[in-house]
Amino acid sequence: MALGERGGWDKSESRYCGVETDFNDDMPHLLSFNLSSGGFDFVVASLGDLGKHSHNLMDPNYRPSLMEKDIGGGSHVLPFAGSDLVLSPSQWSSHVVGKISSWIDLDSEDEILRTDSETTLKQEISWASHLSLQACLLPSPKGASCANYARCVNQILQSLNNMQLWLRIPLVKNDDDTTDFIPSGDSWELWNSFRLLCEHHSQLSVALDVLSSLPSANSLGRWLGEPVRAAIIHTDSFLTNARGYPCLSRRHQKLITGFLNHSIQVVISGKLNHGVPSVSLDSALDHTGTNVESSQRHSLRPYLDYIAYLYQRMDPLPEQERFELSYRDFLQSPLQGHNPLFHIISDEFCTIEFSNYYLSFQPLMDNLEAQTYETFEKDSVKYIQYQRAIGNALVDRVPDEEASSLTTVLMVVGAGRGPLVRASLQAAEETGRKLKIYAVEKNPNAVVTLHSLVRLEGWEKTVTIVSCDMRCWDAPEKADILVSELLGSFGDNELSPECLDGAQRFLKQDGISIPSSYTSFIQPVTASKLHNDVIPCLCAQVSPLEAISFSSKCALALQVKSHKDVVHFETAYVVKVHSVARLAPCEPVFTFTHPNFSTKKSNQRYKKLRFEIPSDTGSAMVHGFAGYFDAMLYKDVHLGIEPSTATPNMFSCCASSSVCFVESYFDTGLQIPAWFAIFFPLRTPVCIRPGSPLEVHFWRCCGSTKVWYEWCVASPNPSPVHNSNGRSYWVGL
Ligand SMILES: C[S@@+](CC[C@H](N)C(=O)[O-])C[C@H]1O[C@@H](n2cnc3c(N)ncnc32)[C@H](O)[C@@H]1O
Repeated sequence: MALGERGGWDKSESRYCGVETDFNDDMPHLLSFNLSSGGFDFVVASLGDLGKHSHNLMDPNYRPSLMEKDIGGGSHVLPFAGSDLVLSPSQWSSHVVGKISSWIDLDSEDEILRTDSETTLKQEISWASHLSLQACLLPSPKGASCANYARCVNQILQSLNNMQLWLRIPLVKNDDDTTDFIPSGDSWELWNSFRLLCEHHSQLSVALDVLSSLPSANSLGRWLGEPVRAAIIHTDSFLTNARGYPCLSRRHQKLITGFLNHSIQVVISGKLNHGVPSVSLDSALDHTGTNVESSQRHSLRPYLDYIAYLYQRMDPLPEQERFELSYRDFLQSPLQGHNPLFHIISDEFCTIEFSNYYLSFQPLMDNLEAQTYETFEKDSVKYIQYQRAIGNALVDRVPDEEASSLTTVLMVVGAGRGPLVRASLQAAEETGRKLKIYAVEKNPNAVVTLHSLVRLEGWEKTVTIVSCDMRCWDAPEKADILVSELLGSFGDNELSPECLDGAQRFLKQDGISIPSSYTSFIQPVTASKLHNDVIPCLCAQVSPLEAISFSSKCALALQVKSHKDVVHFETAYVVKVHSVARLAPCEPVFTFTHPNFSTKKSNQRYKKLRFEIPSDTGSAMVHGFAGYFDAMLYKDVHLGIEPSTATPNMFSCCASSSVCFVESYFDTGLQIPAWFAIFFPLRTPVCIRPGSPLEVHFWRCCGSTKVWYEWCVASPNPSPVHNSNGRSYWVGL
């Protein structure tokens, strides 16, 4: 039962808890005992450390080299005593993670051990694939040198089915205590070497062994951007509460709730260390035969109960976050051209990823659809901020004594279906100022709705609708206030500067632009999921069994080529970043100020940035940059998504439920939420170390028909300049 459903809870996201089991040669009993009696959702069961009488898995004393001697060599008979029939396909696939023999050492000096290890690894993975297991747990490398192990895993990955390989890595970072196993004292380095050798393969992920002592918070934070699938918590990492039951330290609690918040499954490992009543597997089996009594308690049940308690104690997600769940880490590509693709990938236990369409989204060249306007209009916080800014500007512009005689000319440029017109009228009413409004909009479809709104509200005397591109409108008079909202996630990336340059012709010399300025920001991030998902993905949480019903579609999906090509790595994506590690504070990139009547102005920009990671983080991988904006609307009224100053509760997307949204998404196409971050990927991720800053360069380039960004890393290792001449990603003028 999912953690959130225990005790009558119904959390919208499913989290599961597994148990690492000892050897048992009776798989049906092992499963029944741990699932029915123990209450666990899955077992992490040895594929190799099983006894002589194994029904279904392998003999632990088996070594390929001994076997060959016994039977005269040359035989390729696998050492299985049983069959795959002992469990149903859905039981194998939903409830068993295979544990590869822990004795294997593919980098041993001993050649026989090395070759036996390779043979065993390949046989066990092959058996696990045959059983359609969703994942296999690979033992930790035995030493820092793991090239041969990684080579074999990489070979396996080349032709693996959907199965994930979880490399077991102890969660250790101790600068003063280096070992042969981890010479740097930092187990992240071990993981990093291994995944680099395997070329960041998307089916290679991490299972972290959580021990009793934990590294610093910064160092732990790195893992949230890595593909961590499981956290294996050892029973000796638990403390004992006053009633003798297991509990975790505050730091461990924070870590585990952080993992649960990032869809990382928990696995309990070890023996009962606390004096609570229990029953052993053997006694349960003795009493009940094949049917284990659910009333009897599994020895590790108190640990599971504690994890379920931690999960249920987590604050429920705010409504807005719940709406945005299905957008988490879902890359939305603003590529040119329609290229519908459908692609489903089965992730391990509870995530199915629906990859959807490449949709053209050219904010200036194309016209937005009704649904997109509706999305904008749900963001009440945005309009409240605009109303405040407009109100303040009106009061500054018109003194109280002239309020009833002076009419302010206000132009909403890019009026859409009219919400900023409404905000302006409300600001005028609130401040007692008189207004004359021009609503300028280039989308003829939105203009239809504008006309109907004006009629419906009886605004005919105050509001004039102009169906025109603001860059070429010949205005009958000049404006006191120019109101616009042409901002993208990176501020200027929807060409607000170019549009407002055109519109300021009809702003008085002392006129006010709302917004008055905006700035983009970036920060380096570890984001292995985003880096792997170069085509748009939409994640939906489903149960293990639902996951299985998708398996045929998954097979189909695998035929769809992953678009890890230059074009896709030179594109910036709108994304609700979630499973990322933010490695350093944001730095400002480009600022635009309006109006700008200078004759020498240019919208080209160039910025060199330096980022330092905190010294206790350890080394980290930079997969790209998360980008944000902050806009000054008027004086101190601002609007933005830069994390340290973000406007609270800005509504990014709308849907009455995530499931509902998935459907509407497929039916009607992409709604790009206005205020998610933007992600600039790096073609090749860059490893950074404390004390060695990351030097990054960003350019905003302007041509006669398009605007684009170029970016690169100059240090510690130069990357290519991405998106040269806007060859992959640009916004049309
Ligand atoms: C981000 S939407 C905002 C719409 C509306 N103000 C709102 O808050 O819902 C930007 C609007 O500006 C319009 N727009 C963009 N560039 C324009 C231009 N050069 N001239 C006129 N309208 C433009 C678009 O068609 C779109 O309706």
